[in-house]
Amino acid sequence: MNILEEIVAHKRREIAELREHVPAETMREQAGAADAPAPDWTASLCAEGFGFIAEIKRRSPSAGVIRADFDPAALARAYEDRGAQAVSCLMDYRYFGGGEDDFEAARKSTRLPMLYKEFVVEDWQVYHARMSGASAVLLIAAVLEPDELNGMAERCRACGLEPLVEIHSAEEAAAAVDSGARWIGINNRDLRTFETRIETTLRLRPGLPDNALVVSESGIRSAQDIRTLREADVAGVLVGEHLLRQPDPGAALAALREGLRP
Ligand SMILES: O=P(O)(O)OC[C@@H](O)[C@@H](O)c1c[nH]c2ccccc12
Repeated sequence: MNILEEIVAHKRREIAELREHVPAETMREQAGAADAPAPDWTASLCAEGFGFIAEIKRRSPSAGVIRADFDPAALARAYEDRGAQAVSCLMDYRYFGGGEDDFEAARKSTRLPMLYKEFVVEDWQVYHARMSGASAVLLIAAVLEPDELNGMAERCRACGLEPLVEIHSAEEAAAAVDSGARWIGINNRDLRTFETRIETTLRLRPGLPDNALVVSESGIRSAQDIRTLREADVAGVLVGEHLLRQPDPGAALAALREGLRP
């Protein structure tokens, strides 16, 4: 079993247990009754022509503990102050040290739209994302069969959430396009082996529709990477580890943004 399969197996058990306490139907009703819509994901990310999604991630299976001194509220604030257009927060505790407490702390301290960064396998999680105040939900193509992916993307849109469909191969790219998602994330990290190469974005971008809003995800660490990716016609980037490893993650974000200067 590779790490992705292991995480997904764990996630199925975890959600089955949560569902025992609060059924998906109840979650759906509560999500439907959730008040004010969340901040507009697309408007924020497209406002300046290139969007930075800055991530809140305590640890990961590939890197171990990334940041010991970890304050999700302070991180979200620093990201907003230093020019991010959205914030991503890990929801998985077992493998990433994240969860709803982190999401809520971040949610309360920023006005930026937030990405519910999770291994989504059930509708329950989509409703939970809506109730948590997320604007967008990650859907990983490698985790969902094509018809599951289509249904999940539809459920997201029905509750006012933007699906961001993550791909890592040409085959998954086709499934992402078929799902009707306008936001497509190209993960530079192979979740099966952890190998991370920005060339993955350069290779897969041309196979996606011109009007797709593409995010390059993972392994981005320099202003030069930003220059390279912008020239490859992506709408934005998702950056975690590089920011979180610096003493001052906000300053590290500002330094990456230098890559947008002519
Ligand atoms: O920390 P990095 O290398 O900058 O990567 C961020 C983000 O792309 C990564 O956390 C990620 C991308 N897709 C995922 C799916 C699940 C968990 C995590 C991820």
